[in-house]
Amino acid sequence: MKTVNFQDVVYEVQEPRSFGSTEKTKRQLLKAVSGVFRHGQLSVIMGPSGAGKSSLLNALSGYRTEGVSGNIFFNRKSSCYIQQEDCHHTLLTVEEMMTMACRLKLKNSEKSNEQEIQIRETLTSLNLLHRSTSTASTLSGGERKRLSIALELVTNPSIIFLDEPTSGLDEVTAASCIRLLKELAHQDRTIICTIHQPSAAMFENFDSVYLLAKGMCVYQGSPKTLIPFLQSENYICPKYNFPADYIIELCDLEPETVIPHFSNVFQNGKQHCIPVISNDSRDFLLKPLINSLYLESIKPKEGTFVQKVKLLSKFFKSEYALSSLQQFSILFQMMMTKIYRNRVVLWIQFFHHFGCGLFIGIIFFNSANDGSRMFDHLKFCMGCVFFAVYTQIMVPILSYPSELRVVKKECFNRWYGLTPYYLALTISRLPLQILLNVIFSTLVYFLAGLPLEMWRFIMFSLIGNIVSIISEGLGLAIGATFNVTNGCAVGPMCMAPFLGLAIYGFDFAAEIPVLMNAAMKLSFIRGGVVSLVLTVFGHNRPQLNCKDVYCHFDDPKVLLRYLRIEDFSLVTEIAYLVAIMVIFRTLFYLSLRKRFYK
Ligand SMILES: Nc1ncnc2c1ncn2[C@@H]1O[C@H](COP(=O)(O)OP(=O)(O)OP(=O)(O)O)[C@@H](O)[C@H]1O
Repeated sequence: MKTVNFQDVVYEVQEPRSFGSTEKTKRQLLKAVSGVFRHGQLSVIMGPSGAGKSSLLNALSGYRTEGVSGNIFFNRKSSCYIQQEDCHHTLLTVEEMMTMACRLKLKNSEKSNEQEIQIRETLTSLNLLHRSTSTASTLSGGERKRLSIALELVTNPSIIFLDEPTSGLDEVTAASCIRLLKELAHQDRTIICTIHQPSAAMFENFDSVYLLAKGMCVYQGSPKTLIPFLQSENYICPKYNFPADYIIELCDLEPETVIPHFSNVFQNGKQHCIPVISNDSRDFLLKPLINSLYLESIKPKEGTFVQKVKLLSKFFKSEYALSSLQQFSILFQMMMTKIYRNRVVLWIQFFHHFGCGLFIGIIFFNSANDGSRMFDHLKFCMGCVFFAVYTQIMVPILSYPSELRVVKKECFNRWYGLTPYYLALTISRLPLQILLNVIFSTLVYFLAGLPLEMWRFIMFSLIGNIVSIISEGLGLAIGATFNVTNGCAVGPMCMAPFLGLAIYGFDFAAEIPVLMNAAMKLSFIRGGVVSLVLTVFGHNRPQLNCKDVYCHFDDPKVLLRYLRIEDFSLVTEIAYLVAIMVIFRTLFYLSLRKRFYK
């Protein structure tokens, strides 16, 4: 099924009735359109801005499924979707990205000679070989577009959807991009693209044109038959006017009459224009396009045995070329390479942890054994926890939304599944995070003069790491749900209650009501502070020094009693922190799922 057939496709969205209103109205972006995009042809979906071109492409490719109804027939497994925006891993070179695409999308995942030859051939045919050692961030707009095509071509897909492939390109580069697509289409592929307004040079290169206006099909057929068709409808395209512009202008100027009339002529896409050569003059024929009996026959009726088997096979058959473990291994390597390559960020993170560790360590220098500075001990524990929280939460909120676009594209085009990606992301970030936290913990622990006991230091670092992983999980969940602008507001908003509950009532712990105590349990920051205080002052910590006549808190147990945590178990507190970590990480995963599969 290399041809894309679609019948009565409706795409409906719900919109608020007015700004801020909770009442919703339905709006049809596609109004039961039908059509066919044939294999071996370069087809273009055209129309004025807001006509529904991207909506149709999204609905056909499966990129949007919510609100889409109707029949769409093609082999989705051999298709790919290239978005308007060219999102690439900016820290990998062209060759590395091609290798990664080959390893993930082709069955023999080891980099063999054959793969190398294939990569070179694809890059040569797309005129990218001379840029193979450049990173995506240094490519021009046209090169980035060609890279997007090259990355999908490694599996030789028979159907390629492209949204506005020429947007942002100058006229010469755009025309060469269309010529390239035509060449690819003629190599036994179906290529469907949307273009807002093609130039005359581009228009000639399309094999088939599908014109949309207000979500309806107003023309379908060869570009050559557009003028004769308009003539037959008594619309004479002026001699120096470009016919595609002319019909778009007509739809714009007389939308109430022209759009329903043309849509009616083409039965909203069930008919198409084909050229007929007669007596040396070109003419056209309007022919029905879709054999509805054929469509009926290939669509299993609901509830039939065939449909049930098809549904069942979905659960057992992997959509991907590699197993989840192989996908994980390739993604993990790629993520580690990216972390290692991001030298500037590595140095910033190192100086941040080293600098803050030194700073906090100097502030509390040699104070850990002073029995008269009870509040300083508490502030020290809070400072260490707040450092871990704030360091980790904002980075993913700011950086993750841009990565998400690349991942969404790759997941949609079946490079890998969400679960291997999620695991690779989670695990690849750990080594650096742990190393940086250990640097910070070492500095503050020893500069503050805490007891030289191995287990106490390990617990101190462990709690810092757990709090840091929890905060990162929360940051990732926010980054995966909101864009940067909203995330920057949501992040601090989420933190404020956790922070408030963390510092509340340490000086009047005995009077805190039970309900408030329960609410405070929800704050992982408080959990972190309590665990750290238990680590520092609990577990038979020897008596602190007292330079004054009397120090009320020179016995560490007194401090624990004063804070009402003398009966708390460190193991239970850590178990509780781990549970919160799992909750945030699960929220992150669910947010990714919702984003990718909506
Ligand atoms: N999720 C949505 N909710 C509400 N309206 C939407 C949504 N997506 C698209 N629209 C609206 O549907 C109409 C068609 O949008 P679409 O992006 O398909 O148009 P287009 O023909 O590709 O336009 P352009 O050439 O300007 O990109 C527009 O009016 C757009 O505002």
